[in-house]
Amino acid sequence: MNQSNLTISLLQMDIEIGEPDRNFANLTLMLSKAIKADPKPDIIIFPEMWNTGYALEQIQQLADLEGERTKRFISQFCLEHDVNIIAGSIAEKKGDEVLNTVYVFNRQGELTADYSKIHLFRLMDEEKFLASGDQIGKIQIDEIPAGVMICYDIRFPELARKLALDGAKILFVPAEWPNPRLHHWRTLLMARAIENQMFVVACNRVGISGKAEFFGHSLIIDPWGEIIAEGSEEEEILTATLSMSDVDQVRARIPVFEDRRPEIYKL
Ligand SMILES: O=C(O)CCC(=O)C(=O)O
Repeated sequence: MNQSNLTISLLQMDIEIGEPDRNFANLTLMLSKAIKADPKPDIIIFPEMWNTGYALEQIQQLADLEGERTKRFISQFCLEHDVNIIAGSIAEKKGDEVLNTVYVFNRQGELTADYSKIHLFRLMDEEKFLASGDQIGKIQIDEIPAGVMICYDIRFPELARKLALDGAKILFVPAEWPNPRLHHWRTLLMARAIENQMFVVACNRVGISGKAEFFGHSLIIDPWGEIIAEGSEEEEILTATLSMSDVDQVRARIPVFEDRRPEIYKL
């Protein structure tokens, strides 16, 4: 493990609405391909709600109970293949509620963090069927401080800034971001990278679900705001290696964090 370089693979997958078994099968196939890449990934990330898609009317029945199925499967895979996984997000049933939750597993197959989407997206009726999280997604991957936000969360710069102030050098974003807002997707992700001088790794899905079309265009953006890799509009695995020293170099070049004046704007 070389902590100055991190290789990341994004599974830009199609998701079948309301079909967890088929989605698990597809994910298993994509994972088995991703792990064979050269260089081998240090981290693999999936899109948002990859187990059920937005089957919100049936989400109480379909959601993974306490995430047990997902946790068992991902933990075993991480341990077997010595890899970290940011397990997309899934529909997770907890008591009477369903949350949109990301699990983070380390190379030993241990669950090191979870994060449930804070900002529910009303255009897709999320708030009618899902409960929101109330903790920020502060994580560590191979001892590198990082953060997680889910899809609509990227419209809230305060959340990304809080994660950056808490030390995050990479922001991971699982998403199901549909047409026609490609322009918002790319611009918001680039802005989060530039303003916080951190890597942004955003994994979107592809395919059609009801009236929604998902365009892929998963992105890996460096702390200067340059796109290192961008997905097509088809199912694919996108891989890139991040040079972690880029974060310190950009922060030294334009010292945004030293020049902030929070006492004036109180954010
Ligand atoms: O903010 C957007 O335009 C898309 C958000 C979204 O699709 C989601 O959060 O699931």
